[in-house]
Amino acid sequence: MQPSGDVNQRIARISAHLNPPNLQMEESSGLRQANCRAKGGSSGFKVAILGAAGGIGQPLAMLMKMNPLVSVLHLYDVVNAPGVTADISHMDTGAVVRGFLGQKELENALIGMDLVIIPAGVPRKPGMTRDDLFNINAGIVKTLCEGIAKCCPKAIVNVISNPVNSTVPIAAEVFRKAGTYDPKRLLGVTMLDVVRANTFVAEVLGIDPREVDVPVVGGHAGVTILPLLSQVKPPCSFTPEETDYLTNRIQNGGTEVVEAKAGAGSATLSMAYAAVKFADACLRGLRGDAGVVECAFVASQVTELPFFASKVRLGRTGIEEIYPLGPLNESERVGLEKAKKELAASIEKGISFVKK
Ligand SMILES: NC(=O)c1ccc[n+]([C@@H]2O[C@H](COP(=O)([O-])OP(=O)(O)OC[C@H]3O[C@@H](n4cnc5c(N)ncnc54)[C@H](O)[C@@H]3O)[C@@H](O)[C@H]2O)c1
Ligand SMILES: O=C(O)C[C@H](O)C(=O)O
Repeated sequence: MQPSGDVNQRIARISAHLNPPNLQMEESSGLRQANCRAKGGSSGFKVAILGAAGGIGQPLAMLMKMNPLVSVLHLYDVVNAPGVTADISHMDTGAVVRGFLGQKELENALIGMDLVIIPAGVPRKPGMTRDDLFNINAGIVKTLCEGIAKCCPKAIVNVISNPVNSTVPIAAEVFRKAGTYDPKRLLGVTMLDVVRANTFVAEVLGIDPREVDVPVVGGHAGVTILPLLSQVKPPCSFTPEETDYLTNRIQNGGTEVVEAKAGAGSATLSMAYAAVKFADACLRGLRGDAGVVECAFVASQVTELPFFASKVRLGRTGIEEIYPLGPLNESERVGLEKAKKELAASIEKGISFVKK
């Protein structure tokens, strides 16, 4: 049966108001606003994902849409943001989802955000180092951070784009230039190293990975990834062979995935999981939860380097405390010296990219 004239008009009116990529309905339409679902509009947090249509961005967007702490989720990308937004917006969870496509919509994507997560940029292919991504990703991160400085300078920023050891210093320098830099609010995401370390250590110990906590310090590339196996919880000890195997596997976890994907990119699903675990910790900190502690690559005085990954306590203002490394054994002390040497160069490269 054909719809009656009235029904046709209603359908036409509804279609006119469903206007991807920004899937909001206008108040004047007489339709109930899509935003009404965001009961948390005042109580939840507003989160933007920049690079939301990518291999990490899509599962990350899905998982953030499932997070009850999120009331508004902005999905920004230079391609395919409308499609991902339409898809994710059908999930019957609380957060309102809005899509933003291309540079001209970056500012709208960022205004009012509490947390901005950045997985934008190219991933590795076999044979590449993370530093080989610098030439493309440095410029992407710089532009996105200029937008953050302008539109949501108080937001917590989680940088995922590689090379993290350089992109975090780039972000810091952009914010410093703009006069908005707050080191407590800028965090490089190294959570995947911790997630991997917990998994691999649990395999060796034959226990549930959820019971394991491995501090991973330093940075996020090769030898700069320094698992502190002497500080694993629950307390345990490893043979020298186990220590070598675990350190190697944790430091090369990213390469293991890049090689297995054989040219189709790097870790995306485990990274989205790790990014959500980390973003959730940031949001719980913002909410005022006590005792939220995770590892991250941050501005730091733990070593003589200006940035270093270590355990940080998250709170209402971002990073509220940075923990010292604690006692290291001999092989960790050697590892630390190697890590610092490479880190120093990567940090300097990021800073001078913005300064030049
Ligand atoms: N920190 C970590 O532990 C970790 C782990 C895995 C991957 N990564 C890094 O994350 C980045 C993304 O990886 P991926 O697998 O999702 O890559 P991908 O190519 O699948 O997705 C990247 C997305 O970024 C978008 N993009 C490119 N330029 C942009 C811009 N100027 N503004 C907004 N979006 C833009 C692309 O359109 C694409 O959708 C890579 O640099 C990768 O090395 C980091
Ligand atoms: O290895 C990569 O290039 C991606 C990421 O940094 C990872 O650790 O998986």
